[in-house]
Amino acid sequence: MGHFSPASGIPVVELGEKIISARSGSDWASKCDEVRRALEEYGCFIVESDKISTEFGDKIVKAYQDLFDLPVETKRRNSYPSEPFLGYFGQHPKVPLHESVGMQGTAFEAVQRVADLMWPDQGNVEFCETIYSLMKSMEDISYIVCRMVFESYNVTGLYEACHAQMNHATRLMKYRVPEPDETDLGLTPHVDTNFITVLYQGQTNGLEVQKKTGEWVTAGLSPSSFVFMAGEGLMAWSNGRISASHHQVTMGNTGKTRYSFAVFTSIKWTETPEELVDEDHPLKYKAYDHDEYMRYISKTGLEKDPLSLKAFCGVN
Ligand SMILES: O=C(O)CCC(=O)C(=O)O
Ligand SMILES: [Fe+2]
Repeated sequence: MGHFSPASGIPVVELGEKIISARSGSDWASKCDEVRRALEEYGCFIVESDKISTEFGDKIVKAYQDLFDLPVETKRRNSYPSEPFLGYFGQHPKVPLHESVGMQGTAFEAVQRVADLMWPDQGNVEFCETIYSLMKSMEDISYIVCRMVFESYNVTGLYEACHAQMNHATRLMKYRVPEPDETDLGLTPHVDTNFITVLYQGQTNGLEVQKKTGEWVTAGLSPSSFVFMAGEGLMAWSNGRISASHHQVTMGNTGKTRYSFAVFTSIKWTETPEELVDEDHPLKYKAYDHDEYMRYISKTGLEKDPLSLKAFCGVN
């Protein structure tokens, strides 16, 4: 494995343009293995990116300020009645510091839709361009990472069919600084229900992941890095070789507002490849429909239990 984040011990995988565009050869194959091993051992890893310049980072902060400085009633216009996990979320007594705006898909229209709702008269071209550009970089790298996982498990032939049923939800999140007598918990511990999540956390740390030992560590990202986290979908698909990352957000005493952006990639029909099932690895999860699973867990509310998937489709 390459190097580790000094703050957390989480693996850092370099995925520069050169390696990404090669997509073959021994360097590529060993990168694919590095990604897979990081996911198997930690459920997550950090990618140093050359996509986020300081100037672009500043534009992202400006876009977030434009959005979150709007009155709550305006932000509430962003709603998806049939999708409880999208839309606007905020002022929840359990996570009072957290506020977020979710979107469906990664098309320019998804960002445009939010901008039209928030700024119906004058629009906000800068907001649209900045968020779309961030979203696209993260979507592209998600596809590459998923492909690498398939290659490393020697099931490359299954990737295209899987890619065809991938879709994405995205979320802009803001965490305010806690008052002196308030909790510093930004987001309660949970696992993501989708296949894989890529997260950008800008300039303020706060993401914590749980290691296999049970210890919680701060992801400790630099402002130009992303973190990939395995969701329950990848856990089921890999037949439990990879565990979904258990994570939370704490605001600590940085004294700074935190802005993060997540791309949640899901696969509609999740089925463990037969190549990953054998006598030593009996099937752990039956094939399932992601939307059905979402309906199932929406009953459990905010607290996403790491054992929900087992209850839903686990093989006893
Ligand atoms: O804001 C973050 O860093 C984490 C967000 C997260 O875990 C989620 O939305 O599922
Ligand atoms: Fe999460």
